[in-house]
Amino acid sequence: MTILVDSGSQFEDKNVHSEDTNELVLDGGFPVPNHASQNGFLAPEINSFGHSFRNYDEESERQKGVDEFYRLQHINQTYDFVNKMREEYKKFNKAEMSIWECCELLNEVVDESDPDLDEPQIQHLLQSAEAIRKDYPNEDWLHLTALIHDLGKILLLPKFGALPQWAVVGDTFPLGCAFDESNVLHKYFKDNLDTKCPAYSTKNGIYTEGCGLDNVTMSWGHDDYMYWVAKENGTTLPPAGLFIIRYHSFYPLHREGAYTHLMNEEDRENLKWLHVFNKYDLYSKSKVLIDVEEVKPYYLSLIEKYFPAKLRW
Ligand SMILES: O[C@H]1[C@H](O)[C@@H](O)[C@H](O)[C@@H](O)[C@H]1O
Ligand SMILES: [Fe+2]
Ligand SMILES: [Fe+2]
Repeated sequence: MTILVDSGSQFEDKNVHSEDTNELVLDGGFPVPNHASQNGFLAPEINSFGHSFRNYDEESERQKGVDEFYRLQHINQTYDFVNKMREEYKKFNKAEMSIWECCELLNEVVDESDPDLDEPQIQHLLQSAEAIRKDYPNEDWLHLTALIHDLGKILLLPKFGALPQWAVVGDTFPLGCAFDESNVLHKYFKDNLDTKCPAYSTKNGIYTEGCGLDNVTMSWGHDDYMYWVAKENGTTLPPAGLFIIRYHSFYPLHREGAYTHLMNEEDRENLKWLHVFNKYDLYSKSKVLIDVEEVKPYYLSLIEKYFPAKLRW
């Protein structure tokens, strides 16, 4: 699958000169996709429900649920709430299991915040990993990052606290500073208690310009949780992989360019990979399902390379 979207992005197709090799082409030191498999896949313009991707204004039954999801998320995600969640989940006392066992658990999970997908999440993991693998065959860490980026959604399951959907999925945003207008369904922040706190209501809030995203408290959910799990268990994934896991739902930043004043140099480097990743995360969502057993051996070999056999969750 070759995904050609977002013109204006620096990772555009025009930079690719290699037609029949399996090599990555370096453009200014940054790898651009391998289009050897001229399958010519263009990012679809519509999702499997017949709407454009990430359309939060659609008048449909499904969108009503998504709207209600964001109403609850925007009211309930507060600075205090996130700190409580971090404290609880950094105990890593819920389970011991391998990455693959966790992938299988995601078979049980459906994400109510997502207007583009209603397949079991394991399909989404494999669809995005297989799509990125095709275009970046040599970046095995990126394939594995795609496979695990949404594993944190297990927080929805009873064993992991049965958190409500608003505390697990959906786009993420910083707490402790003003909610940027580019957040989807921004209107629902008006009932968030943090808006009553003057210290949290300015552009920088409790942060300083360029402080680095590492120092920013993001809304709680599957991204931050999985980042901490990977780190705690000593993954050898490169920093860009961890960055992707942690910020892939931060659409206000990576799609809208908001909150960039909080980034530091390292964030800006890592963001390039997040831009690459995002296309596959979003546009690979489809009704064409992947044969799990067929691709399993490849992913097991990557898991073995970058993670211990059992992790604490
Ligand atoms: O609805 C989706 C879904 O929950 C994704 O997993 C998350 O990464 C996106 O940001 C969100 O918009
Ligand atoms: Fe996600
Ligand atoms: Fe995803």
